[in-house]
Amino acid sequence: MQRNLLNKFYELKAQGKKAFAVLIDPDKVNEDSFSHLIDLSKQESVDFFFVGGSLITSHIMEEVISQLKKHTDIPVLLFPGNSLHLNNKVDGVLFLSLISGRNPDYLIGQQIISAPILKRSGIEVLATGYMIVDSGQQTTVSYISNTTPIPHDKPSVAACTAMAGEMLGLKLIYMDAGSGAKKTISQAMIKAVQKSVDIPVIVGGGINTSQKAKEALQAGADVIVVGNGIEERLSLLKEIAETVRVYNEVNLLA
Ligand SMILES: CC(C)=CCC/C(C)=C/CC/C(C)=C/CC/C(C)=C/COP(=O)(O)OP(=O)(O)O
Ligand SMILES: O=P(O)(O)OC[C@@H](O)CO
Ligand SMILES: [Mg+2]
Repeated sequence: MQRNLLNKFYELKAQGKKAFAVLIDPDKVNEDSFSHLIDLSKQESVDFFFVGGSLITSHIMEEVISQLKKHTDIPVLLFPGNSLHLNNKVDGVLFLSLISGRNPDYLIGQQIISAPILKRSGIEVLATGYMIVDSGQQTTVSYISNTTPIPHDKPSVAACTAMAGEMLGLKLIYMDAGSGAKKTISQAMIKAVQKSVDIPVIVGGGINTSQKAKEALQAGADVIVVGNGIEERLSLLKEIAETVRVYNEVNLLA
């Protein structure tokens, strides 16, 4: 079983380095500025591309992945909404189990359907405990998955959920307020999760300013994910990359 990408997450964490993942939703790709996004991501040394969506309606997913692979060495991880989104051109798959919910299809059903396909493909599989956190409004992911998110003000529920995921052998925790969330995950909740598990913690949903990125990093996120904000304003990519870089420089000196 391959562990190249998982090792990258673990090595960064061991070195105390925070990472930045750019989420690319194939349905929202602006074809005119996509090559600029690729150039900027290279220039700013983005750590990962996550590609996916709760629903994918466009036909360009394959092309998006090919372009990312052709023009960069940045690892491309599939962030699948369901088993139909599997693609064998990616470097790895976030093999999500939706542990904040109680919908068996997203806890284990989609994974059973995908397992033989992934086994044949040889693509790296990263077992990920996926936790959706309430952001005040229903998000696409909570609607589509038909699950109740963890209440925003219940850090201990999030911490226990993450602990259970780690004890079950999951290798990453992904806390998500949902794409475009108006309210990001609270620092108290990120802290509680980070303190409760040793595995890397990915945080996303609604991070659309440098300040929000910094708050997530300070609270203990190992990787921050930004999608919507960059779709709306490409220059945010540079700003977030700079925030992560500065955070790492200051932290490594301390
Ligand atoms: C193991 C495999 C193959 C699939 C796992 C399937 C599971 C458990 C999915 C979890 C639930 C889910 C629907 C996740 C999708 C998360 C995602 C890629 C979100 C990106 O944002 P969108 O929800 O598309 O937001 P927009 O409304 O902004 O497009
Ligand atoms: O699009 P945004 O709000 O940045 O969220 C990123 C990702 O965590 C969504 O699943
Ligand atoms: Mg989407």
